[in-house]
Amino acid sequence: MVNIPPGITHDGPMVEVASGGVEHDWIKYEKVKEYTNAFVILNDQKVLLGLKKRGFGVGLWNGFGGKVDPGETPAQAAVRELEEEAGITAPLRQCGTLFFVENTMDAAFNISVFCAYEYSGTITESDEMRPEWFSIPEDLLPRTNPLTTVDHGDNAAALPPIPLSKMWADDEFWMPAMFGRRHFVGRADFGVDNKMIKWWFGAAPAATGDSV
Ligand SMILES: Nc1[nH]c(=O)nc2c1ncn2[C@H]1C[C@H](O)[C@@H](COP(=O)(O)OP(=O)(O)OP(=O)(O)O)O1
Repeated sequence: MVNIPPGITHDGPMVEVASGGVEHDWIKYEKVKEYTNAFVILNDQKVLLGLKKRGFGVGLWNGFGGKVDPGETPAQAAVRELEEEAGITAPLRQCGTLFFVENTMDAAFNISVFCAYEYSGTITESDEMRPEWFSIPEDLLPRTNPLTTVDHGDNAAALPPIPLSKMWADDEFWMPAMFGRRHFVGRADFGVDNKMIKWWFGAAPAATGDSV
């Protein structure tokens, strides 16, 4: 039986993929705010990230997203934010859910994470984000995944690898599940200086033949 933290709901079987900071209690929160985060992944080899130019998480690379507006579904917000921040549209599907609690904020973030494997339009820098492609390093992508495809003429290996040291600390724990196309959920609690103090991440069990 997996010990899933408060704030997380999921359907279907789930296995733990990472956990830590066990000496802390989960931080209490009063409200939950809805956010989105969207990733475009091509050929299972490269991912579009944006450098946050202002506001929350400034200076960090991340997917594209923001607050879900009143009257919007998370899926609608995800499409709108990807268009506003990167200038493109994509057939986004929800691939995971993340829950973040900061000890200085009364509201927790519930982030619906979306993925697409194609896009249309021209990638364009916005006031909020500078988009750039990064290669997905071997250790973040289970190469035995039967879904992994061969890259035809689009040389992802020449791109810089995902800049994990300039991303949120939680990303390295759930990204392998995302790149392995396994539905994932997780929670991370943050203390001072955006330091992660307790975390738990789970994913749908790997398909037979996967390396993780
Ligand atoms: N610990 C964390 N790890 C992570 O990978 N993404 C996180 C994160 N904490 C927040 N995010 C993401 C969710 C969302 O995509 C983004 C925060 O959204 P924004 O700062 O763009 O929201 P805003 O309040 O500015 O909303 P908008 O004005 O609607 O864009 O950061």
